[in-house]
Amino acid sequence: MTGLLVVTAVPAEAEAIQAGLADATVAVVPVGVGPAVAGAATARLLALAEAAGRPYRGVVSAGVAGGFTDRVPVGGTVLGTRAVAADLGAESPDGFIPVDELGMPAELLGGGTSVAADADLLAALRAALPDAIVGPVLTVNTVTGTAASTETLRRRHPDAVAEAMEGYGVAVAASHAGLPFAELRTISNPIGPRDRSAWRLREALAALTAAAPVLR
Ligand SMILES: O=C(O)c1cccc(C(=O)CC[C@H]2O[C@@H](n3cnc4c(=O)[nH]cnc43)[C@H](O)[C@@H]2O)c1
Repeated sequence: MTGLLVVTAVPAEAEAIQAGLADATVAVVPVGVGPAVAGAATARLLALAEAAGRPYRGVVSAGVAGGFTDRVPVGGTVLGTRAVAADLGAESPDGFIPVDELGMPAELLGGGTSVAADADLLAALRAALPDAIVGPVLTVNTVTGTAASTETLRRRHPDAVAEAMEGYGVAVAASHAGLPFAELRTISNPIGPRDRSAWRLREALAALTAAAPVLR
C-alpha cells in the first residue's frame, strides 16, 4: 500500500503543496483543469498504481478555489464535505434541472450529482485543520463571473462554501477505484463578477503550503 494521491489542476498548486509536505509517501500530481481531464487522469494514475501492486490509500483533490466570501475569506482554507457537479444537468425556462432529476436510469449516473467526502479522511483533515471552513464544494466547468450567476448558484446551493473545477471528476475516479476521497482548497478569489485583479494567488498558494502537512 502506498500513500495518498493528491491531485491538483496546475503545477504551481502541486509545487505549493510539495513545499509543505511532511510525508514522503504522499504523491502530488498536477492533472489538468476541469472535471473531465482531472477525472480521466486521476483514474489512470489509480489504475496504474493498482496494476503495479502499489495502490494508493486515498485521493485528495487540492488547489485554489473561488470562495463564497460570506462563508470563507480570500486566503482561507476549505475542506469539502462533498463535491457537487453544479452545472451537470439541463437548463429549462423554469431553471436548472440537475442530471439526476432528468429521468435517466440511476445506473448511468454513477454517484449522482455529488460525491461525499470519506468520513474518516475528512475527520482526520478537520482535526488537523481546525480553522478550515467545512462544507460542500461546487465543481463547475465555467468559472462563475457575474453577480446573477453567483446569486443563482447561492440559491441552488445555499450551504456551498467554494467552487473549483476538478473535485467531482476526481471524486468519481476515486469512487470507481473504491478509494476514500476528500477535497482541500484555499481561496484565491471571491466568487462573483470577474475581476482578475482581485485574485490573490500568492496568498492562496502560501495557504496550500501551510495546510500541506495534514496530507499524510
Ligand atoms: O497563474 C498562476 O500562477 C496560477 C497559479 C496557481 C493556480 C492557477 C490557476 O489558474 C488555478 C486554476 C484552478 O483554480 C480553481 N479556481 C480558482 N478560482 C476559481 C473560481 O472562482 N471558480 C472556479 N474554479 C476556480 C479551479 O479548480 C481551476 O482549475 C494559476
